[in-house]
Amino acid sequence: MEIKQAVGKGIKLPVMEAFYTIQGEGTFTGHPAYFIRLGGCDVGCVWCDVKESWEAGKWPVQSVEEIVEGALQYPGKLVVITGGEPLMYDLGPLTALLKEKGFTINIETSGAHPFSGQFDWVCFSPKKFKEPHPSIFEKANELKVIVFHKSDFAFAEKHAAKVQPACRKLLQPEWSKAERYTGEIIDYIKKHPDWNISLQTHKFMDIP
Ligand SMILES: C[S@@+](CC[C@H](N)C(=O)[O-])C[C@H]1O[C@@H](n2cnc3c(N)ncnc32)[C@H](O)[C@@H]1O
Ligand SMILES: Nc1nc2[nH]cc(C(=O)O)c2c(=O)[nH]1
Ligand code: SF4
Ligand SMILES: [Mg+2]
Repeated sequence: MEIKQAVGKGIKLPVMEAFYTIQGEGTFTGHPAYFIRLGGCDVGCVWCDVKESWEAGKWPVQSVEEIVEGALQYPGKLVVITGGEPLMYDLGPLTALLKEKGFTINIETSGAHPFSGQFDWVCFSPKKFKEPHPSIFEKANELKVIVFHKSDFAFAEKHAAKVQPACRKLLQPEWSKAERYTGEIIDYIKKHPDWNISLQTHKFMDIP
């Protein structure tokens, strides 16, 4: 089968990098996890910390079997699929094989493309730069809004109104604006205790 067709079916995927580290953000902060970073993103966040991921064609295409083989090299049983924007691809085949091998599977997504795959935990981080696809709202277990501007508090509430009641609500300072906004985030959460803070702890630890 031609590579393009295989990628279209999610049997092969462009992989920018894959690494075993500690989940630095969100509800699973502190858990060891194997990260699979798929190449390609069309959302275009001005503050994205992995802009080199955006161009899908730059990255080698691997079969889902090869990708899962990488995950099997480590003792951890948690896999995080990220990118780039992983939902640009059909994640059905990759997640089915990971499940067959006994992994817990989390995803980091902007929700800008139709939902696919089977996940144990969905981190939905909506962006002003591209509207979420409606399929994400019932799937999100965690809403993680990046605070880069004061308008992001209202943006966070707008999306919180659309997710399921049990969805966890997190505010995470944009890395370069953390000094500017962390104090405001703390004040906001103390006044609105249904929100929690998420920090990019891997950057403090200087790990991938
Ligand atoms: C690089 S993105 C990849 C997954 C997906 N495209 C997304 O945006 O959710 C992984 C996580 O990092 C967050 N992120 C990206 N750049 C950031 C930055 N400069 N400061 C804080 N969080 C950032 C995103 O919002 C997302 O939650
Ligand atoms: N340690 C670590 N934790 C993370 N959580 C989400 C990340 C991502 O880029 O998706 C990430 C990452 O790149 N590294
Ligand atoms: S959606 Fe994610 S990968 Fe894409 S530009 Fe935004 S933060 Fe970066
Ligand atoms: Mg990251």
